[in-house]
Amino acid sequence: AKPGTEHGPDALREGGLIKKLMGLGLDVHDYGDVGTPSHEDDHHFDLPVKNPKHVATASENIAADVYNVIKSGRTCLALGGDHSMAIGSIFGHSLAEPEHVVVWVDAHADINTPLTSSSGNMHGMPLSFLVKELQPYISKLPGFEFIKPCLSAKNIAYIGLRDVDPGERYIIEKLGIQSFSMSEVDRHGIKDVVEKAMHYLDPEGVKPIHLSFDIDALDPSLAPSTGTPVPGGLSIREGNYICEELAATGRLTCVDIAEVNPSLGNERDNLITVNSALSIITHCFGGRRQG
Ligand SMILES: N[C@](CCCC[B-](O)(O)O)(CCN1CCCCC1)C(=O)O
Ligand SMILES: [Mn+2]
Ligand SMILES: [Mn+2]
Ligand SMILES: [Mn+2]
Repeated sequence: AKPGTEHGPDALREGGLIKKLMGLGLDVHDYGDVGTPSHEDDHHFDLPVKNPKHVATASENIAADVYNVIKSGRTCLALGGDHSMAIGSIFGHSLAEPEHVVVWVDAHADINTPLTSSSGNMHGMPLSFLVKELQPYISKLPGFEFIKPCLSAKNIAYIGLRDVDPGERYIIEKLGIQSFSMSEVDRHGIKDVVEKAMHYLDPEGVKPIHLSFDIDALDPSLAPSTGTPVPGGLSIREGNYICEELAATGRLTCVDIAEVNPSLGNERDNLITVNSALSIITHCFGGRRQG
C-alpha cells in the first residue's frame, strides 16, 4: 500500500535476476513491465477501498500477460508490486490452468473483503476476489467485472501467517482454509508443513501450483524493505526449502514475488531485501543448496 513497490521489478533486475536465472540454464524471457495506468479521482463512491480503478486495470493487464506466458508453455514469474498483483496473476493462471492450487506464503492472510478491511488497502484483499465461497459477501467493484472467482477454499494453503485480522480469521475458519501459521512452522518444522500443505492441496500430486510469495513472509531482518513487516518470520532456509520442494514437483507454473519496496529503508536494507527475494526466486527455478 505504501508507494514504492512499483520499483520492485527494477530493483530485482538491477540485482542481477536475469543473469542468475540464465545461470541456472533456463531460457529466460523478460516480458517487461505490465501497463498500470493510474486514474485520477480513483476512489469508490461509498466503500473505503483505495484506488480500485488502478488495481482493476492493473489486474486485467496482469491476468492477460500471465495467461499468455503460461499458454506459451513457460513458467511465469510475476514481480510486484504489492500483493494486489495476485488478483491478476491467479486469475490469469486459472484461465490457462483451471485446476491449479495456491500456496500463499505470507505473514498476512490477504483475504479481507472490501467491507472487512480496516485499511482499505487492496493488498490485504486479493484472495477475497478469487474465492468462490466468498462471492455473496463481496461488493461488486466497478472494473472488476472481468474476474470470475476461480478458487475454492480447498485449493488454498497458507504458510507463514502471524498477523491475521479478526475478519480474516472468521473467513479462514468458516471456509476451513488450510493454514500453517508460524506456530505450526515452529511446532512441526518446515518439512512437515510443506508435506502437509501439498498432501492437502494435491494428494495425487498432479495439479499445477501457483506460489504467491509475499517477501514479508520472511523475517524482517531478511526483508526490511517491505510495507508491513511483522517480527518472527521465516528464515531464508525455510523460504528456500519451500521453493525447492515446490520446484521439485515439476508442476510449479506461476510464482508471484510481492511487496518488495525499495523506497523503504536504507541502501543496505534494499540490498538485503533484494538478495533475499533473488534467493527465493532462484530456488523456485531449479537452484538447490546442494548445487
Ligand atoms: N491485514 C492488513 C495488512 C495487509 C498486508 C498486505 B500484504 O500481505 O500484501 O503485505 C493489516 C490491517 N491491520 C489492521 C490492524 C492494525 C494494523 C493493520 C490489511 O491492511 O488488510
Ligand atoms: Mn503492501
Ligand atoms: Mn501479502
Ligand atoms: Mn504480507
